[in-house]
Amino acid sequence: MFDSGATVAAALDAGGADLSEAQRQPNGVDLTVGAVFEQTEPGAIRRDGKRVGEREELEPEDGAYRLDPGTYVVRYGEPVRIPDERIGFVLPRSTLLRNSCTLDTAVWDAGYEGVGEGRLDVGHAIEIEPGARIAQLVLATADHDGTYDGEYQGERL
Ligand SMILES: O=c1ccn([C@H]2C[C@H](O)[C@@H](COP(=O)(O)OP(=O)(O)OP(=O)(O)O)O2)c(=O)[nH]1
Repeated sequence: MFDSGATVAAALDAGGADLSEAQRQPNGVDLTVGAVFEQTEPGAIRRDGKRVGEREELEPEDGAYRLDPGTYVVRYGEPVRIPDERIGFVLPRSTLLRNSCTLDTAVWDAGYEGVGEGRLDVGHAIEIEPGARIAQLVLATADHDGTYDGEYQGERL
């Protein structure tokens, strides 16, 4: 069972997000673009750990990120808080898909709090304004064992 948009908005409001009316959707909450990065150094996934590679933050030009085809990292503009008994999924706005671009996202664990990131895949040049809505967070009821306690907990709060 998925929560209504109002319930998702209440969870984000409780976590300190400052949501506009436009972000409140029937089935979830739209997330905006907080920052865009280009990775410059390799990261690592090891059996006993991980490292996120170095990246450079892009600067908007004339008020927008003007992105050529390629792979970027997007940081969302809102702190997200996943309540207990929930799992979160972030999906791209369909307009992104209609413009040959997408987001790749992972599971948002119960108990996670922070300003998260995802992979922005640009298949055709696009301009994206900072603060523009790019994705939608939905929450579904889920059983879980414990809550998120990894190194991204509390990131950028
Ligand atoms: O697309 C996503 C998906 C999740 N998260 C946040 C919420 C999630 O709870 C946290 C950790 O995600 P995950 O467990 O997939 O990361 P990991 O690489 O396995 O790290 P850890 O070892 O800390 O679990 O990152 C994002 O920022 N972006």
